[in-house]
Parts: sequence; C-alpha cells; structure tokens
Amino acid sequence: MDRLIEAIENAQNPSVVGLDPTPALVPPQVVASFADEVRDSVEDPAEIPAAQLAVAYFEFNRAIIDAVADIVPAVKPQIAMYEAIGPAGVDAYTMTCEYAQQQGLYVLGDIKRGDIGSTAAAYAGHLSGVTGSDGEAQPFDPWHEDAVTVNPYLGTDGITPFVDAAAAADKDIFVLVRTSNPSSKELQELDLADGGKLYEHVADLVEGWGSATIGSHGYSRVGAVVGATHPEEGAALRERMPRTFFLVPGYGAQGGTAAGVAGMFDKNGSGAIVNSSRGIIGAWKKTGEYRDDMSAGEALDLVASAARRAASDMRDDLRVNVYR
Ligand SMILES: O=C(O)c1cc(=O)[nH]c(=O)n1[C@@H]1O[C@H](COP(=O)(O)O)[C@@H](O)[C@H]1O
Repeated sequence: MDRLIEAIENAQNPSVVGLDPTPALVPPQVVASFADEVRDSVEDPAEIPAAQLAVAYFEFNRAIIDAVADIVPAVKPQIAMYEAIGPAGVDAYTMTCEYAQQQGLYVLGDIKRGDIGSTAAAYAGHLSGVTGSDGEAQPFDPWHEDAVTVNPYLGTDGITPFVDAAAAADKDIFVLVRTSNPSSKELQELDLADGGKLYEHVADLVEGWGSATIGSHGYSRVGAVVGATHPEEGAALRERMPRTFFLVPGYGAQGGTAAGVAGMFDKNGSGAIVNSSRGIIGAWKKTGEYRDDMSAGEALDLVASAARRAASDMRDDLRVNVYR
C-alpha cells in the first residue's frame, strides 16, 4: 500500500476517479466518430457496434486521464462496464489501465473476484500473470493493475492466493467489508452469537490477512472496501482496523459526503482513498454546455474540462473536511 499512500501524499488528494463508462455517459458524437475506423478493421459487421463503443470508451477515458492526472493519484476502472460489451470492451479496459499507469497513476482494478483457492490463484493473474507450471512462471503483467478488489465470501483460502500474488508483485488488494449498497445490511449487519455484526467479523479477518504485509507507512497490502454511505460504521472500522487502508466508494452519486467520510481517515489524514465515478466522468452532463451539434472533439474537450473541475472540487471538498 506504500505506493498508493505516497501517490496520495504527492497529490495531497485522497481521491480516486472511477472510470465506469456506459453508453449513456459517452457523448454520442464521440461514439459515431469511430465508425469508419472500426468498419475497416472488424470482419463481422455484427461486431461493429461493440467495437465502436470500445474505442469510444478508451478515448473517453484517455481524455479524462489526461485532464486529471496532475490532480488525482489513482483511477479505478470498473471491469463490469467493459465486460458488458464483450472482448472488445475488455481490450479497452486493459488499454485504459496501461495508459493510466503510463501517466503515473495507481490503477485500482475493480474486478470483485472470489473463488476457491485454486481458481483464486488463477484470478490473481490480474496482479501477476501466470505462465508455465511452478518454477517456470515468468512474471508478466497482462492487466496493468496495481490493485484489485476481491469478494471475501469464500473465506481465507479464497483470499490467500490474492495476498500472495500481491506481495510477489508489490501490489495490493481491497476486500469487500461494508459495501455502500442499500441491501448490504441483509448480510453484513447480521448479528453474530458473540454480539458483533458479520461485517465486523469480516473486518477482523481482513486485518489478519494483511498482518504479514505491513508497509513503511503502517498499512498492509490488504485493504478494505468501506462505503461512504455508512459514516458511523466507517469511523468505527477505522479504529477496529488500524493496519488496513480503506477504499471508500459511494461519494457523490450514491449520496456519500466528505463530512461523512472524514471519520474513515486516521489522525494523520491518511488511511483512506475516496472514489467518485459518475460524479466525475458524468460531470459534463450537468454543465449545461453540451450541444448535440458539437463535434466529437468539442464534446471530448467538454468531458475532460468538466471532469477536471469535478475532480478538483472533490479534492478541495475532502481537504476541507479530512485534513483537519
Ligand atoms: O468495490 C467498489 O469499488 C465498490 C464497492 C461498494 O461497496 N460500492 C461501490 O459503489 N463500489 C464501486 O464504486 C463505484 C461507484 O460508482 P459511483 O457511484 O458512480 O461513484 C462503482 O464502480 C462500484 O462498483
């Protein structure tokens, strides 16, 4: 986690931009502008719409990355949005991760994987690719992610392969603990026989899973996902998990606020990074400046300038509330 913590300190900004493109979030003229390029390169005409959207997603992301790379320390591409359009989308995801790393950004791959140990070891290829059998594996990095999110529902033997891969590749993982969605309480708030809640039990497991990987800033490679929509629980988890860094999604579009997440930071103003996806990549839609007759270039410029404004507003909002 040291690389992320140092990137946050350099930017003086504990926020991460979520790159979660959807067809509704990309200006239509930007998608349309790639029609000729794609038509010439795709054999099966049925694949043209997805291929065109995939190219548009990458150019949309590139414009946003270029506009915020000097403001934010990290980006969080959500693989679901890319998988939704098939293999071309996954290529756009990987190209986005690689481009963001080339711009010096920490890439948090939001893939939320979880499985039995043998399969988890394959999924951990997201952190360090696996080629050949034991001993012959040549490290390679096909996904260009610095961290991935994982689902702990299968318990320790489903997580250990991710921790091992993260340690081997100087990367990190973030484990779902108290998620931002409304239905999370159906499971996470269940009362346990010992008087605690299920998410607190998961929190204790996460703190333990990271205990052998504490870095120079006092946090382990095993982070936790704690929703901005749960301010009180988040503040209590901050105390309960002194060696666990938090990824805090739910700011902005889901109603989370800077004041609400302040308690998720430690006394030095570290310990967490706050995500906003739609609030930043969709900011252009709220400017009132978009016009259907804009060129693709003008529309992308608006996407970029609005994202930059939203990212700097979020940085200032967090600085006022967190860096007390
Ligand atoms: O793992 C995550 O990042 C995550 C966990 C969680 O509890 N809630 C949550 O919203 N997320 C992700 O954070 C992003 C939130 O997007 P916005 O609501 O648009 O800011 C999405 O990519 C979600 O998948």
